[in-house]
Amino acid sequence: MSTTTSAGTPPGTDRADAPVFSVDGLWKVFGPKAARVPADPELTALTPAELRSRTGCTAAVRDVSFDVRKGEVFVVMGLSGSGKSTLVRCLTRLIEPTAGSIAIDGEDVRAMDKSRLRELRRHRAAMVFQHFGLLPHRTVLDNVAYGLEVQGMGRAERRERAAAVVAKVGLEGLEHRRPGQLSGGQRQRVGLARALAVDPEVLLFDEPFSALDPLIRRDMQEEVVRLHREEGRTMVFITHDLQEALKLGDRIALMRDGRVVQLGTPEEIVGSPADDYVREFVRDVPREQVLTVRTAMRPATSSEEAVTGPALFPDATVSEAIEAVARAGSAARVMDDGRCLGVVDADALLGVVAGTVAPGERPEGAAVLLEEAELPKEAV
Ligand SMILES: Nc1ncnc2c1ncn2[C@@H]1O[C@H](COP(=O)(O)OP(=O)(O)OP(=O)(O)O)[C@@H](O)[C@H]1O
Repeated sequence: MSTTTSAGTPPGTDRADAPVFSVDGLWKVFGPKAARVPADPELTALTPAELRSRTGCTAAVRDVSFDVRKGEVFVVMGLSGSGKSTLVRCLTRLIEPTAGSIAIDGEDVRAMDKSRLRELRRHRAAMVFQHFGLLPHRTVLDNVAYGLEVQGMGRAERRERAAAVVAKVGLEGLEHRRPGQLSGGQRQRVGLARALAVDPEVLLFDEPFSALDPLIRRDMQEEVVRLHREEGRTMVFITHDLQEALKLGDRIALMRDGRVVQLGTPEEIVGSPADDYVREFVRDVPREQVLTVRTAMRPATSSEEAVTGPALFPDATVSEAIEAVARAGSAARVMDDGRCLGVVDADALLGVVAGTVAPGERPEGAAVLLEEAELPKEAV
């Protein structure tokens, strides 16, 4: 769900690319004398069950490192108990980490005092919870304005700001209802509006939609996609639902037993699973809906191929390409800014669907074709 361009300078080369959150070697261990666990290689080598029986400790987060980039939707995904909530709660120290470092915009979160932490949670990284945490006796408008009230904003100004956010999340007309008079989906929108009202740099979502029925859940996912497209706000989103992760995430951290087993784009996770666990996890995902034509393209083999056939963007899915190739009855060109990056044909597309071509791997024969052919400049 990218609203940022993937092209351009590599991460870290200018301020705009500086990470919002930077996490390095993070551990959270629950249990007696937890701090000795990350420091002891003998203990860190144990399986979760062995660690529990030897020490009575649970390592909910084990040596996790990642950056959350400005403007991205960073999804933390994994089965129940894999450590998602603990990890995300550590970001704002709702749970105290046991070891490792966390920075927000370069500032050390573990060194923050109480008032700095309060400011972090209220202004910079607001959380949207699964159980909305709404105040039952307050109206929608006053629930949304609550965070602003806590910040000390005057009544007229906060009500005006709250009304604008209520409209933004599609609750116009319901401002004066109380939470008990709303559906689950509407209540979740109030929770979202309340987090948005304080205009945080990052929104943290803790499985916000898992209690909603499937249709309302889809609506809310669309709402997040829309909000992100409009505002480009950085989001960290926890889910145990793979479809939700693939739909929302620019990048996904897949967790198992407290570790991040793979961190990558949906395309990388589905197209190049890091191990058997991830492969099994993504086995039933329709590859053609996630993988893009970059995976399937080969260099054009003639000047004619580079200038004829339907044109596709590099981010077009394999599924869209199949449709274009079937309609045209010929290979399609992958075009970027007027330049032909390559060509996709029916064989290569089928190879991707069948899983015989992995992302980044050229379809068989393409290298030979590249050397043998006389290529027009714009085709390579
Ligand atoms: N306060 C606690 N004390 C002891 N163990 C805990 C505590 N909180 C979490 N755990 C354990 O840490 C591990 C990770 O839990 P966590 O809630 O982070 O997982 P999760 O992936 O968010 O799961 P779910 O999707 O079910 O919420 C689990 O084994 C859990 O039992």
